[in-house]
Amino acid sequence: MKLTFGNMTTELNILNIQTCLQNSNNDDIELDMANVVLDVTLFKIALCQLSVTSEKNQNLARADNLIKVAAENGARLVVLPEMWNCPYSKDFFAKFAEDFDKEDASPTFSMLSRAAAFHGITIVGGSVPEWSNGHLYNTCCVFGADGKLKAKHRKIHLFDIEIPGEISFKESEIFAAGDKPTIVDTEIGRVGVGICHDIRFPELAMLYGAKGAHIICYPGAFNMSTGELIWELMQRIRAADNQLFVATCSPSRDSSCFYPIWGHSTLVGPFGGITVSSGHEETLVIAEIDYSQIELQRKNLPLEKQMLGDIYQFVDKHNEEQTP
Ligand SMILES: NC(=O)CCC(=O)C(=O)O
Repeated sequence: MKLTFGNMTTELNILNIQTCLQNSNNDDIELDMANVVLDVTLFKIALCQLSVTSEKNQNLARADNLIKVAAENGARLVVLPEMWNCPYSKDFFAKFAEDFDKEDASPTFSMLSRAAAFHGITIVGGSVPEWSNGHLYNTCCVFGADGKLKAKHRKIHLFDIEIPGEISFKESEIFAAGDKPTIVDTEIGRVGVGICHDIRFPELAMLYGAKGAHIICYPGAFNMSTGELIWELMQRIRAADNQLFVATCSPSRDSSCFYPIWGHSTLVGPFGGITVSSGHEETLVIAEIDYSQIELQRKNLPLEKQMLGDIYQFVDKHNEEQTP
């Protein structure tokens, strides 16, 4: 296992999150603005590109250890991959699923919560199969630095693909789809969450951008057929269009399994440039995020002001439905 480092500096900037979020409209999503103080605009993020086995305990131990190494290397935000406690296979999803409402009976939930509190870091907990009310979801839990669950994102766009002779996979045959965007205030800023195939839908990223997200995290497990062509491209365009950071985290590749994974966990900055990206092997990627880059990019190129709402309009359906 190796460590991959992006550019590093050590300066710390202080900013009150309330000033930079004044203009965002969050009626539909419960964000407790009163209690959020963003005390860093410069911090380290860690992307844990884990190798996943068919032994759940082994996967949990590996993740626990990589989170520890990340924290010891100064990471304040740790992101895990899509399906990191369970092989990405229909044969395993139901068997490995846990019910997060029964926290004590959920080893995955307990480990992430304990690790976040112990190290005092924010964890975007990748995704794992979740049982809830008789349905199976592909779910990402976000934990705050106090170890408390801050948000739960259920994959909205299930991955159904059929490329004859290449790949056939239908998540919708086993998972139920989530029905909500997820944007959450954490110690390291406002985070939008999507899971893998969710990245293909620009409207979700636009929604997060419009609601003041600093960063969108996409745990993902792209495949070999589409990964090379589109994975990096989509991360860069989501970041550049919305002028924010995009972080992705994938499991590492096991070429012998039914669904070999593309890998390439990446951090992209608000200019659309890649800060750091991994290969496909197991690795811990550590890089620095500097939110002043968001401000700079928006000042230099004020896309929001240049947008022509009378010619085309972005409709926030979720907000409309929630507004009485
Ligand atoms: N796990 C996924 O959602 C994979 C998405 C993917 O590979 C794609 O091409 O989209």
